[in-house]
Amino acid sequence: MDPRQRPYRSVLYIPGSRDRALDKARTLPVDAIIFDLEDAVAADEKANARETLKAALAEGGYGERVKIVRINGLDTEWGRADAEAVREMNADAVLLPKVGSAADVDALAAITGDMPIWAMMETPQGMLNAAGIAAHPLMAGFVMGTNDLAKDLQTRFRPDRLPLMTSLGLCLLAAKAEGLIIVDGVYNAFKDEDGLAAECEQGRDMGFDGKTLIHPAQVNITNAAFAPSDAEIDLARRQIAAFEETEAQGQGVAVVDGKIVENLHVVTAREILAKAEVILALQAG
Ligand SMILES: CC(C)(COP(=O)(O)OP(=O)(O)OC[C@H]1O[C@@H](n2cnc3c(N)ncnc32)[C@H](O)[C@@H]1OP(=O)(O)O)[C@@H](O)C(=O)NCCC(=O)NCCSC(=O)C[C@H](O)C(=O)O
Ligand SMILES: [Mg+2]
Repeated sequence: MDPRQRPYRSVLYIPGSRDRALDKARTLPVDAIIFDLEDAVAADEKANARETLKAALAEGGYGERVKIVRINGLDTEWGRADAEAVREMNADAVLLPKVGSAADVDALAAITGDMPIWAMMETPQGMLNAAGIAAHPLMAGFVMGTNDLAKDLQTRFRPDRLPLMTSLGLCLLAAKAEGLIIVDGVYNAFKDEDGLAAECEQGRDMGFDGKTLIHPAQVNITNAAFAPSDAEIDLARRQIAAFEETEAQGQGVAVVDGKIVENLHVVTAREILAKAEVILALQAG
């Protein structure tokens, strides 16, 4: 599948040390998995987690799900060994936490070679250097680390996420300018379905490709929020049809539901239909 066409609606973190969760993920309808060696793994479990994860990935069974391994930072005692191990794992990409600048990405690439790299965007320095990080030739995607960000910015939690808006916006601009995938941060209250749905809706409106998750109970809500809705698909079809008809008459602007439709709207409409088709194909297995 063309990597740009692939959906990233739901991106589930799995602690690399948890056998049951590693197994369960093989059956969950997620688009991508972040196999975590960093924050979800206790310090005295780090070395075991690396081996457990290596074995799980070698065993396989994750199907079409994108497999991303989050290593510990290269400034920690585990980072270098993680990065060397990832090279040998059956993974699609490596995720570097707390990226501050493009130089951090260079340091990882010196170990992992040409493996695609994703960046955790979760520090004030990372926000200020987002454009340079996004432009790195091996950079494939951004993951918002809203917990670390809130910690460093000393913000309070608000349902409208106003204190994080500048950071989210900077990362979205940088990612979109370079054509990267960008997924939103986690929603910590994993039993609060309404809160999750509202945050998904906000992230989708802002232009995120999907959201990172911490628990299987969050998957269906997120998949639904980041997939084109039936109403969006219907509108896209009508916009394309109306525009083609208008074009055939030598005009450049159609009107659908009282709103103008120009060539640029048709581009979006086609993207919506293409995304819906890819999701259907994935669901069909
Ligand atoms: C939050 C949890 C600790 C809850 O775990 P648990 O009490 O086991 O939940 P349940 O009993 O409800 O689990 C039901 C079954 O689901 C499986 N499970 C649970 N979580 C996952 C998962 N993430 N992936 C796959 N499967 C999962 C359980 O094994 C049960 O299965 P079974 O027994 O077969 O029925 C736990 O959910 C958890 O550890 N979640 C991940 C936490 C995590 O990864 N944190 C780090 C990432 S978030 C982060 O770092 C953000 C970022 O850096 C930032 O700064 O913001
Ligand atoms: Mg973090």
